[in-house]
Amino acid sequence: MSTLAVVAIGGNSLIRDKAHESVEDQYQAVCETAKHIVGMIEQGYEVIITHGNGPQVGFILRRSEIATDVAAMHQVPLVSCGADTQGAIGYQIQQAMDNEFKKRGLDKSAVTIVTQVIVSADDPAFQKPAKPIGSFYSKEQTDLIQKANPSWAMVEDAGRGYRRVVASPRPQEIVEKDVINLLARAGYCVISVGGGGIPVMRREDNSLQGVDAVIDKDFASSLLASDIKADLLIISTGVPTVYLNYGKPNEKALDNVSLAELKQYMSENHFAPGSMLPKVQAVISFLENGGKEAIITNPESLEEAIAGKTGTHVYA
Ligand SMILES: Nc1ncnc2c1ncn2[C@@H]1O[C@H](COP(=O)(O)OP(=O)(O)O)[C@@H](O)[C@H]1O
Ligand SMILES: NC(=O)OP(=O)(O)O
Repeated sequence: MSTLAVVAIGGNSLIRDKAHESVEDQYQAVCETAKHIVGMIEQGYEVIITHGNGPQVGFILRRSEIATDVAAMHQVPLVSCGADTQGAIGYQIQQAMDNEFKKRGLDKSAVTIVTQVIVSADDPAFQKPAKPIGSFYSKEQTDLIQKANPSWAMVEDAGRGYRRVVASPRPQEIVEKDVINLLARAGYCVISVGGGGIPVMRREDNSLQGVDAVIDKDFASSLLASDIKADLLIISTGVPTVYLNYGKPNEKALDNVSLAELKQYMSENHFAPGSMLPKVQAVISFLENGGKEAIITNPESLEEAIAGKTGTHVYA
């Protein structure tokens, strides 16, 4: 029986740097990532791909705000910006995967599922925006932006600059989880839970209603992996491994760690909120809910990581 892996691709990992933020540049990064995921599939893995949207959802929101200012166009609600990213990024991943399958003569196909994720109206995250989205700004730019947009909440993001933050409630239930599981078990490469899923709330009559927020895709990917009893959760991001003392002279890469060790390092504040911390929390949650192994690495290291040669491996 093949191993079922949920591979969560970071939104930032699809944008190499400030000079490569265009849709075409992102497609190149998607194609590069797709090659490595197909490499995993060639080694016998079934893969469900999830993806982030932090930079992309912020770009769409900003474009909409500017269009509202200069052309009196209606603003796109944040929930719709998130839904847009599922289509745009899902399309790129689906096409890149299918092209790569054809190139290698594999009889496989990819399919993207628009995914809604239920959140709670009482989630305290609605009162405390914490999810970084969009571009990175210098301190000087941030001071000017805050003057022009006093309602924006902004934070410093893991030593990379300042970013706008929005509410990020915890995912409670993935509405389309059964169909995702069904298609994955039938051999399709399913792309789902894009941008952490489109945040929705359940009304009293059981109908669904969208809500303005951005769910953390690592938490949503972990929930999906637990729900469908995936064998492996892989978080593919901008670094080959997780580090202790990240960015300091005594930085140390983590290769194999136990769940208990990871929790200890987390309590010692080794992982930055808004970037590495949610990934570590997502891994802990997966392993505490029946998962056996999780890996954090970057796209180019995926094949080496599943062979145990790199990446941070965490075991229950
Ligand atoms: N302890 C740590 N070890 C490794 N990377 C860290 C650590 N703390 C913060 N980071 C930063 O977190 C980034 C991953 O978070 P982020 O870019 O937000 O994720 P995503 O790829 O999901 O968009 C890394 O590229 C790195 O810059
Ligand atoms: N939605 C989300 O978590 O996106 P990133 O992974 O890009 O931050």
